[in-house]
Amino acid sequence: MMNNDGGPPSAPPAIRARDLRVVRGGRTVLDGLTFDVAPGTVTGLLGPSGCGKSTLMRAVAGTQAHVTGTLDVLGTPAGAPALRPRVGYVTQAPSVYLDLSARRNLAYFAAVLGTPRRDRAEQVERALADVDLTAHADALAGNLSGGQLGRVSLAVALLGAPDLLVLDEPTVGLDPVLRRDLWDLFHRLSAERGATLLISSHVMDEADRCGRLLLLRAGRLLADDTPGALRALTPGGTVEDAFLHLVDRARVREETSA
Ligand SMILES: Nc1ncnc2c1ncn2[C@@H]1O[C@H](COP(=O)(O)OP(=O)(O)OP(=O)(O)O)[C@@H](O)[C@H]1O
Repeated sequence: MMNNDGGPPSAPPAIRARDLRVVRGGRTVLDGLTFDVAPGTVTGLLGPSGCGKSTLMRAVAGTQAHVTGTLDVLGTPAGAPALRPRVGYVTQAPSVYLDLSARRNLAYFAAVLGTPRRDRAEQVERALADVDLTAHADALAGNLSGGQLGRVSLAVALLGAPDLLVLDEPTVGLDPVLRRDLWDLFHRLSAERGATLLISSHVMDEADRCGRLLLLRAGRLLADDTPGALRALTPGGTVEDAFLHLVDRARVREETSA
């Protein structure tokens, strides 16, 4: 693939969705999504509770059933076994063993991921340092705070230095300092390691921390743009105002086509 300026080949999208649909319990919860996520970017997936953010993330991570249309991840159909070590996925519920320390959890998951034994300790220590948990590495996970537990899950996803990180509301319930530190980490992962991050949130005030935004409402994509372009849509100049404006516009369209 050549750039328009005839430069070097451009990288394929990290995520490529075309007419993506998901049916859950007989209901269409994602309804014909088409978008690309460029490699090495930090993309926010924003929308109200129940709009389909987690479902889209599950589809990208390859754990969602009844997905139709096209969904390619790192150039391969989502869910392909070859993607397993290349995609880190953190769900809203921390999925670590509460009766093991953070360090032992990481060592266990590194083994499950197939990390060669000689590389495991180094990867575990790096992941602990990335999420700033080295000081609590030997405490039982069950004795950690909710925010610390969330960071252990994030550290598990960072093992093996994945190319794509899919993070479902990673900053929910965290204090402002921790939230800022995590966003700094997300940007470091993208800038220094070239990772692509897809991060969901239902709070619009995190929008400006993303390079690009996907706004979702009731299973449909309302916008795929930069925070700046969205803020320019309304006099209020916030992403929240833009979201409300786009919701109203979509409603008018739905009513006139009904
Ligand atoms: N098994 C199911 N059967 C029917 N509907 C379902 C099922 N699971 C989820 N849904 C519906 O799918 C929609 C999307 O759910 P999803 O969890 O993806 O939303 P979300 O945007 O991540 O919400 P939140 O921000 O609250 O986590 C919701 O309306 C939900 O009620």
